[in-house]
Amino acid sequence: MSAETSAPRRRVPKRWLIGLGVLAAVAIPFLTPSSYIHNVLILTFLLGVLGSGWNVMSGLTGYVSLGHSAFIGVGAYTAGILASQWAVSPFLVAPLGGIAAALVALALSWVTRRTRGVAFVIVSYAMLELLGLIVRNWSSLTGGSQGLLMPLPDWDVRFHNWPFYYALLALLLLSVAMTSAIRRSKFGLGLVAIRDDEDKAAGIGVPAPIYKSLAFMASAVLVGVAGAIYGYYVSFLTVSTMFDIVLSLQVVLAVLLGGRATVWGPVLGAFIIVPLAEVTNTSIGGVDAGAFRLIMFGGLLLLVTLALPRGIIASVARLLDRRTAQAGARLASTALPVAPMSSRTLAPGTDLLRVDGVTVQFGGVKALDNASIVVPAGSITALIGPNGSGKTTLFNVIDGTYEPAAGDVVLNGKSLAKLDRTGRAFAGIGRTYQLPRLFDSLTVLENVAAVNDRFEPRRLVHSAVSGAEAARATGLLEFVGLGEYVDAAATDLSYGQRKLVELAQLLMLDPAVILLDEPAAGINPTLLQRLAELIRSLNATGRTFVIVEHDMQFVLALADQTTVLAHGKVIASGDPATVSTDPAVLEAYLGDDFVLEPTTGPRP
Ligand SMILES: Nc1ncnc2c1ncn2[C@@H]1O[C@H](COP(=O)(O)OP(=O)(O)OP(=O)(O)O)[C@@H](O)[C@H]1O
Repeated sequence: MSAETSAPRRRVPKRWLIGLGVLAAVAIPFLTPSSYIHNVLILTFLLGVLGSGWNVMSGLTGYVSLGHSAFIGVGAYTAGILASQWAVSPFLVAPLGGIAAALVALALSWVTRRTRGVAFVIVSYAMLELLGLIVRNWSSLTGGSQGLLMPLPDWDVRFHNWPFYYALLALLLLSVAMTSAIRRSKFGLGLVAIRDDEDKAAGIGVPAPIYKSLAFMASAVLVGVAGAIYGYYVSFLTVSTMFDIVLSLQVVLAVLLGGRATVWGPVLGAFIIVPLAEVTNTSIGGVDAGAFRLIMFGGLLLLVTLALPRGIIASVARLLDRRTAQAGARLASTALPVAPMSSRTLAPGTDLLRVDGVTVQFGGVKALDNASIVVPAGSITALIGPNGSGKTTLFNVIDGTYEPAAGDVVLNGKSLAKLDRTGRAFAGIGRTYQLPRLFDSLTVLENVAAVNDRFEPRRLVHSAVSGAEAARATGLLEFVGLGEYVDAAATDLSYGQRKLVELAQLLMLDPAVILLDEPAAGINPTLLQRLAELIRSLNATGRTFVIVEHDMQFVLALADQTTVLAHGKVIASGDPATVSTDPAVLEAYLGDDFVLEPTTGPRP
């Protein structure tokens, strides 16, 4: 997300460059009468619009589409059919082509709501084929394999192809403006979070199904309008030209070359790929021309993937980016700032979270076997047990990652059974992971600002990191000792620092219950001490914790109560001192020689 963020000093030449480029594009029809150049530019603008659309779905959101040219076909056929039935100019009905494409994209997002990775690539290609098949077979409406004739242009011949040229240029600028607006918005921040780690994003209040539907529609709407105009331009619609897999592949190459997830990458890529295709079209003839072009584009794709995996724009931006990484810097202050108050605290002692008789089975393994725990409001509960005893599985049941075969999770008197992960995050469940999961394309501040404590549509158009939210995220990072790192890339942090960012994310979410999965694992003694202080000071403001941990001295010194799991069953529950001398617990987990050290830190 930060790849294109440039210092204000560099913005001026960039704006000048863009202004000059736009001016040149507007002036070209007046400067050169060559219709060949106009036609090449029309195709370039079309690929630019298609690339910008693809970039929203595949670059920003991470859902790689191999069927994006289908939206060209949907737009073209919608406009073609409506224009001939209503006897109007295809320009007039072109927006309806955009709406039709957006509706197809909405259907795609619904069909693929549980489909990711390679499976999504295949489904997107299947969509292209399926739509082509429908158009080919619905001949009464589409002309089928005979094709569909568009009305002839009704303007003066002196204007050549200019209306197509300017309409597609305007759409290209609109596409760039839309991508730029999305990238700078809270919505765009959520899309990048989904791309980096969709499950984690769901757990911090990014409702992926809604975001994905909106992103898919945004990625198709202008492509559909461009398809309508392109269809009018070529004047005769056939399935093979309008639902063209080669165009779908070209757009992938163009965006990868220019810069995936950047605003101008698709435009730059289009300005490289279309002229290149034209040059090879005109200079290479004979029966092997097609094979040669295929080898050339395939080779280029390989070269881009190996040499410029980020694409030209992101690679150049990285070279120019003089910000020094802050990796290795020491933790900020040792004095602990005042812990932020929670808005969700309940009267201490009330049963805040209850897990009732939960069973989870993986094949022959019962990861949880009728397990129950009760977590009072304002308490710190230690959840301990041997490796494989079901602790993480219990967290996964509480946060909605796993659906249990039996049992229920009740928060504040209400069952969470019907809520998905995002619903549970909004209801008040927040968790960290054994291996911290951050959004690696985002900065530290963006990682915290990506959190939503509720869903509000108007928030989507807010700036990604701004106002009170940005101030709060910064304050929370200061609270966990990472105030110096707000602009650092998440990838530049150490393992322990990543854990602290996850804690800041949780505080941003402000859940009723904070589930920490092995917070002490792999972190140094100073950080461990700091973590214990953070947990204590947050607990003092009324926050409730459940902590899974193998460092017994650390967790039992913090805990008010302890639950012990073995083979998925709860074998003991009670205060740490009693549980740590329970013979069943000593035998199953702690060992006969275990001695609980007296608490050293001050209890609140
Ligand atoms: N997705 C899964 N598929 C199959 N088996 C699983 C899955 N998740 C957990 N298990 C199994 O369930 C059991 C409990 O695993 P879980 O990760 O909950 O244990 P744990 O107590 O958190 O262990 P550790 O202390 O090592 O983290 C283990 O036997 C594990 O192999």
